[in-house]
Amino acid sequence: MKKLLKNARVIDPLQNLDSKKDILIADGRIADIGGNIDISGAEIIELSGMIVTPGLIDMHVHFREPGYEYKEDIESGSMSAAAGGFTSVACMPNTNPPIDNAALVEYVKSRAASIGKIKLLPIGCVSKGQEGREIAEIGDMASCGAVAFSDDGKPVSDSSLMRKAMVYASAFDKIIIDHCEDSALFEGGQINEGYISTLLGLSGIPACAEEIMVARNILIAKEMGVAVHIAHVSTKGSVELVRRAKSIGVKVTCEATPHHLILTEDAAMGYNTNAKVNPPLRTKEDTEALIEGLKDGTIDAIVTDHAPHHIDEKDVEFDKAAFGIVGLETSLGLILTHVVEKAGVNLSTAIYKMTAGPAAVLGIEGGTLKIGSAADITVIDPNLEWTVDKNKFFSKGRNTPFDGWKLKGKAVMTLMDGKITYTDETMHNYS
Ligand SMILES: NC(=O)N[C@@H](CC(=O)O)C(=O)O
Ligand SMILES: [Zn+2]
Ligand SMILES: [Zn+2]
Repeated sequence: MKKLLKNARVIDPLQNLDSKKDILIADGRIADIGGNIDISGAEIIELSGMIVTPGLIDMHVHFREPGYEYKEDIESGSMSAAAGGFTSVACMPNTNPPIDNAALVEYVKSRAASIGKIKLLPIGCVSKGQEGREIAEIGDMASCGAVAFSDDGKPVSDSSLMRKAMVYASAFDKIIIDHCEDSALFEGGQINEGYISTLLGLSGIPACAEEIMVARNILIAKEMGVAVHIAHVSTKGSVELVRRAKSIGVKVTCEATPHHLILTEDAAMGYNTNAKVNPPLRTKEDTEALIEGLKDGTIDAIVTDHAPHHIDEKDVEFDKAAFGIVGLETSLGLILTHVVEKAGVNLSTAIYKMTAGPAAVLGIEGGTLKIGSAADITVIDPNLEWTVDKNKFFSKGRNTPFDGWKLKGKAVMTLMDGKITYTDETMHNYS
């Protein structure tokens, strides 16, 4: 059955498009896009007042399957993603066992395919068992569909292993994504090292714990002429390092999360474990530098680093609580309200960082509504005012510091390959 999306404001940064258009979907693909498409026999979805964008892509999530299904599984994660407007997510391999071989890559892919709500792009481990000693079977995993490699949750501390992995992955046109953290400087840290950590008597994580590893990765990428991607940048210094490296042609890319763009270390006041995340929330100077990095192109992608945990892992003393924030169902609303409206990032730029930006970093298809592309589409109601209610999440995780926040703008319909994977209650006419 053909579908005709009528009268939406269509934003497709890759085509430099921002105007009222109709979109015709046939056989799961974009069949036509134009001023006023008239065709008989298509299901018409009237979208006046709505924004239509390419399906959102999140290149950094944790779905916890296999091994930690009590935190999240591929089904609950997929539903959460679709509800947040996402059509593709790249899943980190810090599961149990870690995704360090082709069979496990196949497993998560087939689980997601059987659920059919999301395109799951598996990220394989850099090192066997994420132990940081021996390089994992990167080639095998790449040929089975791993889109990138990372030991996320942990850094790749051994610089020689990192250098080998970056060069090896480049032979398959794949990148290494590094969680940048100097283990000795991080040691026992709980929140950003600064005023609040002193006030709360919590062990601090200095900015240089991140920046040293960002610099190291840039130096390796430069020397070997290969690419590297920096996960969740949180400091002004990291943004500056990446900006300078890009300006001299180093193949470095990076990403930032809504929580690092919007919140500061103050969120941990009152020992709020829902604001405990790694890397930690930093200072106003850092959030401003991250916003600047989005505006000037230093930051390539907005990611959630969706990191669900069980209530029992958060409802404990601060230093015993797990690091992580769930993000799939709040990301778009937070970005529209606080990064576009408040901080003045251009809407099309923000959409780019959530679609074509990450697609370019990973070298995958998607992130555009060009004719012939898969009909992965997000419908946004830019005027819908709503309140974050963690108890309504599709995710099993409730660990958000944004509960109760009032936001404006929300994904109200998500389509993957032309099939509706999510409809908001405000769009009950469609299913
Ligand atoms: N970000 C986090 O605080 N936690 C992540 C790990 C990670 O992204 O490093 C997790 O897996 O829980
Ligand atoms: Zn990480
Ligand atoms: Zn992560």
